[in-house]
Amino acid sequence: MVTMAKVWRLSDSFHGLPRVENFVLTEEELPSLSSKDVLIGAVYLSLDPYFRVFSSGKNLPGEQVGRVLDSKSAEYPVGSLVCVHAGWRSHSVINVTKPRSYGTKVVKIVDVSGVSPSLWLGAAGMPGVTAFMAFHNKCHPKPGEVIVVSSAAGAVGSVVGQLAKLKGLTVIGIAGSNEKCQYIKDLGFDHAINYKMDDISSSLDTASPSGVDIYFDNVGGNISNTVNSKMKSHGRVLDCGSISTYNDDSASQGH
Ligand SMILES: NC(=O)C1=CN([C@@H]2O[C@H](COP(=O)(O)OP(=O)(O)OC[C@H]3O[C@@H](n4cnc5c(N)ncnc54)[C@H](OP(=O)(O)O)[C@@H]3O)[C@@H](O)[C@H]2O)C=CC1
Ligand SMILES: CCCCCC(=O)/C=C/[C@H]1[C@H](O)CC(=O)[C@@H]1CCCCCCC(=O)O
Repeated sequence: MVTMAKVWRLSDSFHGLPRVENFVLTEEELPSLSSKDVLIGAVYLSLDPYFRVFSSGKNLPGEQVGRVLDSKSAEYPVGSLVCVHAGWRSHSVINVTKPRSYGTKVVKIVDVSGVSPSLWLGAAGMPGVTAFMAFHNKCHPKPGEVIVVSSAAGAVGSVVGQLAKLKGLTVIGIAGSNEKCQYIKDLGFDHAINYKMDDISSSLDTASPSGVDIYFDNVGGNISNTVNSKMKSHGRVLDCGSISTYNDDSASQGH
């Protein structure tokens, strides 16, 4: 039986902010399975900040959580849940032995009752691992220190703030709406600054008059210029990303 995949592609006029007309839904006939191939049906697609810069040609990149629908690999029987860099597509035929983008492979994930498998694209997946490794291995956090996290309600920032609370730090989050500020307060952040409404500099001075020990920077740009000016000596700035710049045409290689 022939399987048709729905595949989202980019049109070739992509400048500045993404627009709906930049995305085109196409169909593709998939090959039949060879040895070590699996047919994966997408369950959840990820949408990540790096897409705007890393989209290669007309294909959308990205991880998906999928279900094995047909299999020529004993390791990945029908019904297995997997996480894989397959891009934005409904179905994929993938050889489980071959490395994919950045050397990644198909990863079998655990189907935990009561937990959405979408977590493997968030807190339990790449963004959560980024938060954990960068915070613990690169920021040298100590209990009692003050950390500022930008894009604090996002996949990475929300985990960083919670890890910092567990480690005994005072956590200041910066986010773009009152709803997001309430969300991070509900997660346990000590202070929340709405960068679209509040004066960041004076809000930081109020939350931490003696300055900032660690800045976990997800955004770059003006927000980071302000936070950087508040760093204590021997403070640490972790440059995780700079999402405020990704839609600049000069930064983007997307099409
Ligand atoms: N180094 C690494 O290995 C990794 C780096 N990253 C980087 O971490 C950062 C966060 O990623 P992730 O948590 O997955 O992102 P999410 O998609 O979960 O969150 C992104 C948020 O960034 C905020 N944002 C967007 N534009 C701006 C802007 N101009 N100024 C300030 N904030 C903005 C928005 O929240 P709001 O409404 O609050 O503005 C948006 O919802 C990105 O820079 C990403 O590239 C991510 C994974 C791995
Ligand atoms: C635009 C620069 C972004 C830099 C920060 C960032 O978001 C990095 C994310 C990577 C993380 O370290 C591990 C990943 O999986 C992210 C990038 C993967 C890019 C390649 C994907 C290409 C594909 O799927 O074809």
